[in-house]
Amino acid sequence: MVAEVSMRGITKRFPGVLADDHVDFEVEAGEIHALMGENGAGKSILMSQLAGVYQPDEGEIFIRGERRTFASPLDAIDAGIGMVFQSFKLFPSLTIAENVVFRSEPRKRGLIDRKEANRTVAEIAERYGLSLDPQARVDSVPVGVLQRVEIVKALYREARVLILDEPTAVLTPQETERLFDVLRALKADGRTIILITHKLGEVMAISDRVTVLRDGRNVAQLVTAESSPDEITRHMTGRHVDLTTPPPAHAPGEVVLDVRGLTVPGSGERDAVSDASLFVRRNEVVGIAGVAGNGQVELAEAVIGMRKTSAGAVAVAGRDLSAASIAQRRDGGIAYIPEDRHAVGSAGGADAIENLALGHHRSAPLLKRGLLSRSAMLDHAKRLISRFGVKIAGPTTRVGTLSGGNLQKVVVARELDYGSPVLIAEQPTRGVDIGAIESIHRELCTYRDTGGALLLISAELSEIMSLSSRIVVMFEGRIVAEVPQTEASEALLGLYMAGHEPEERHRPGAFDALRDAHPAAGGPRTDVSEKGAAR
Ligand SMILES: Nc1ncnc2c1ncn2[C@@H]1O[C@H](COP(=O)(O)OP(=O)(O)OP(=O)(O)O)[C@@H](O)[C@H]1O
Repeated sequence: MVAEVSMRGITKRFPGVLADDHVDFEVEAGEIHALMGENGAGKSILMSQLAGVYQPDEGEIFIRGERRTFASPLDAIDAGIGMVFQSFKLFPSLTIAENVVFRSEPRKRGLIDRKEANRTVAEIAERYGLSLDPQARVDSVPVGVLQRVEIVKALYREARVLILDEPTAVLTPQETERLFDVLRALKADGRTIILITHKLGEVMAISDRVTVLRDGRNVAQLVTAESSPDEITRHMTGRHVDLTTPPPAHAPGEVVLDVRGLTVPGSGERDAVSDASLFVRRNEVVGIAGVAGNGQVELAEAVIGMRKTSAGAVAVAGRDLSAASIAQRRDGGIAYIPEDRHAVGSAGGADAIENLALGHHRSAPLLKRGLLSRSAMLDHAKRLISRFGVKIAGPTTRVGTLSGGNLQKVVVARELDYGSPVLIAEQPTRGVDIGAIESIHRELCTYRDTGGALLLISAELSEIMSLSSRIVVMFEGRIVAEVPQTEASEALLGLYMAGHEPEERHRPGAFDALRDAHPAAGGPRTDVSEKGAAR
């Protein structure tokens, strides 16, 4: 049988980086094929060559036995290859249907036939269970729908092979289930799916075969049903990975982060966050669980000062930061790993030295006699790159060229290294490989055990449950339940996340006695906005 896709001897180099090193990669028609590997292993670049975004330096591509060269994505689309990237390429002010048919619009007497466009898009969506409204504007729909738009766009252009680059990284568990139903329907229709993902559970659940890349080379091709998560992990990392986290080394101490009655106005009538109160103590991890879009991100952004609040107070170690600027809050002891590592977390055009120095640049050792020391910055960058295993050509490499997971490591490394008493971490392991999840979890536990107070927000319930001693659940902008780790299960949290009434002992505020028993050590509250922040 002729393979649907056959890539042979593919080699792609960037300055200082061998992204793909003579890779052979084969996919059969009608299969769901998972492409796995550590951050920077060369997965996205390999698929970008199949999709015509990059051209190989060496090697050949065959589609159904025929040798093809793709000078651009249009050539790949002509050959039936469609790719859905990690960041979507849509026009926000156009409707879904207008985006889908862009540049291949159906026409009637020379004019764009909108009715036909809407009809065709609705029909494709319907056939594969991709629920969407063709006439909705793209800027009005959530991210899960945007992904469906990209899939419909590829199908409209008659893609026989659909490449999805970490499609579930931005989806809720429910949306992931729906996406998988769509993928199964596409497979039943004879289409071929290539799935880049870091999630082993998903690979085991949906793929027929797995190819593993390591350091730019194809190191394993496996039949999923005959393999195991452990075997795949060993091919990826060369070792056994243990995701169990050590229990806290110390009992929690005094309250460090104290949030009371925080209310954040929303864009519509409802507040994005309504009257939220929580606290995190020294040596403690508190998790926030919730379906995406229920106020978790807004709460975190309000605590760090990125969002305006209409009521409530934020204090760190007894100092009121409610009126403080972002910089004052950072200096006042809050470090922050943002969900959006591209727009908020890093400066893509700057190198790793500068990105890792951000925020460290106002004090020694990077600041010497009022001047930034380039050699201290370099040492600092080298130390963090090595400690966190960031795969990067060198400290002077611009971080905009890093693979997704490696950029995440840069942000996590910088924020953890401040040694701030409070760390707010949003999706700290999103897009990072399994070995890096293990090391980031270890680092977070070390932070906790060396006196840190960690507020963790994650779409991965398993991550929340393994790290947090208490879990706060948000629904429609409110904190609706508080569950101790010992009583948490995915089923129970799932119910509370869907708005079910909590049991009496899980009502919000059920743990307030702990807050009162361990008041902040900072003594009477001082207002940092008037006095200026001092470390
Ligand atoms: N435009 C570019 N310029 C320079 N180097 C690049 C560029 N694009 C990618 N690279 C490098 O090529 C290597 C492979 O990157 P690729 O994006 O394929 O990794 P990946 O396996 O998809 O990783 P992740 O799981 O983190 O997304 C990385 O070391 C990356 O830094």
